Amino acid sequence: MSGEYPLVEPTGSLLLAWQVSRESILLVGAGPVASSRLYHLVCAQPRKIYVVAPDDDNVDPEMRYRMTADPDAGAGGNGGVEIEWIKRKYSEHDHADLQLVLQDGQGGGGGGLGMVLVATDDATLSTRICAECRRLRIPVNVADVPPECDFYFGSVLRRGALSVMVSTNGKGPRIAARLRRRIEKSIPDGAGEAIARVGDLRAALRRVEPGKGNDAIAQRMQWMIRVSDQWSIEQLARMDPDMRHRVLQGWATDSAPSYYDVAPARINSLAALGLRAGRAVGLLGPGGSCPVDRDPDGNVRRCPFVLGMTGFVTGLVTASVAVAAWHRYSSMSRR
Ligand SMILES: C[C@@]1(CC(=O)O)c2cc3[nH]c(cc4nc(cc5[nH]c(cc(n2)[C@H]1CCC(=O)O)[C@@](C)(CC(=O)O)[C@@H]5CCC(=O)O)C(CC(=O)O)=C4CCC(=O)O)c(CCC(=O)O)c3CC(=O)O
Ligand SMILES: NC(=O)C1=CN([C@@H]2O[C@H](COP(=O)(O)OP(=O)(O)OC[C@H]3O[C@@H](n4cnc5c(N)ncnc54)[C@H](O)[C@@H]3O)[C@@H](O)[C@H]2O)C=CC1
Repeated sequence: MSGEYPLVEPTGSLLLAWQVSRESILLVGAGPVASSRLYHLVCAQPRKIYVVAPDDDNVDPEMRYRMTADPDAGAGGNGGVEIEWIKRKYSEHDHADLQLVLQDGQGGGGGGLGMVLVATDDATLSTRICAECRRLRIPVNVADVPPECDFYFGSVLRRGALSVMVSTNGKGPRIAARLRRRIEKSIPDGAGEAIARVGDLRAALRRVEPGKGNDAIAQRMQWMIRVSDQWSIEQLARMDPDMRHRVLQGWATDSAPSYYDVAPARINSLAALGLRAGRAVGLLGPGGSCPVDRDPDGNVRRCPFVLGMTGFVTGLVTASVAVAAWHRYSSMSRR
């Protein structure tokens, strides 16, 4: 019985996608490590980022660029996130910077100070900031000091709204980066675009059926599952507003249109040509359906040839063993 359920991996970490849009974040330091932290922060789009670090030669060039970028610089700069650079050393005696961010975060409907990240080369300072954060119950990460981390960073890859984080739970950060690069290669082109298009479809569906009751939610979910499972990642990436409109028409008739039901006529005629050619060379079954059952991403779900061959080979082996045993038995009984 217990074998049916996943084994417990006692990793000690809970991987979540923390929503920071209402929170302010304090980052101390401006070297290469702080710079990498800042990049992940602007991607996360918090309410505001405060950076405390002296304006000197130790400031990482990418970090300086993001901190001084025009708010309209868009994705290339600060991603539209407000960054306030407090150009001095962190005041470790009164924690004035922490207090400032705390007070600012509480006003204006903000969710307060969400987290503190420390990336300096001063271990004593880090320990003091960590102690103060824990007293104030603010989650803190001190780069490279696991006992002073309430959460760890991981190796992250991003493709649009898709983020994948590899965590080794503090055991091997460089291996995490290597595995992340491998995973990166296995992600299909257009995955980010496909996710964006699914997001558009789900938002449009909610406009057609805005119900908040359990029945409406269950219906929306069932329909979305049926549609999502029919489209490959590449096909989803190509769902333009016109195709989306036609997919949504399936909602009214409780049908789940496939890519070929809604794709422009040109693509459909190419698909029909492909089907005819496939049938002509005998690759496809009479109805045009391939005898090998694949999911929309091309993974084989069921292959009659393989099943048939496996059965044939198993039968052959069993028969040979039986014949050999019979021969042995009969030659022994003759002796
Ligand atoms: C616990 C954690 C806390 C945290 O910092 O959040 C932590 C801790 C420590 N890192 C150390 C060293 C190195 N860290 C890196 C790189 C990264 N470290 C990252 C995260 C984390 N590092 C968290 C756990 C992550 C996990 O669970 O997998 C990554 C993934 C994310 C990021 O930081 O953004 C980023 C790769 C990003 C990318 O490239 O994609 C390299 C490699 C390099 O620089 O090329 C080295 C040198 C090689 C080596 O030592 O292995 C040391 C030893 C210091 C010493 O020896 O004194 C400690 C302390 C200790 O282990 O005790
Ligand atoms: N987790 C990770 O990925 C890694 C973490 N690290 C660790 O991260 C820390 C930072 O590394 P780097 O960026 O390479 O360091 P760095 O020495 O290049 O930069 C340190 C920064 O902290 C600032 N700073 C120093 N004292 C300060 C104070 N009192 N107040 C405000 N800012 C102050 C400096 O002005 C500088 O901008 C180090 O402890 C390092 O061991 C290093 C490599 C990888």
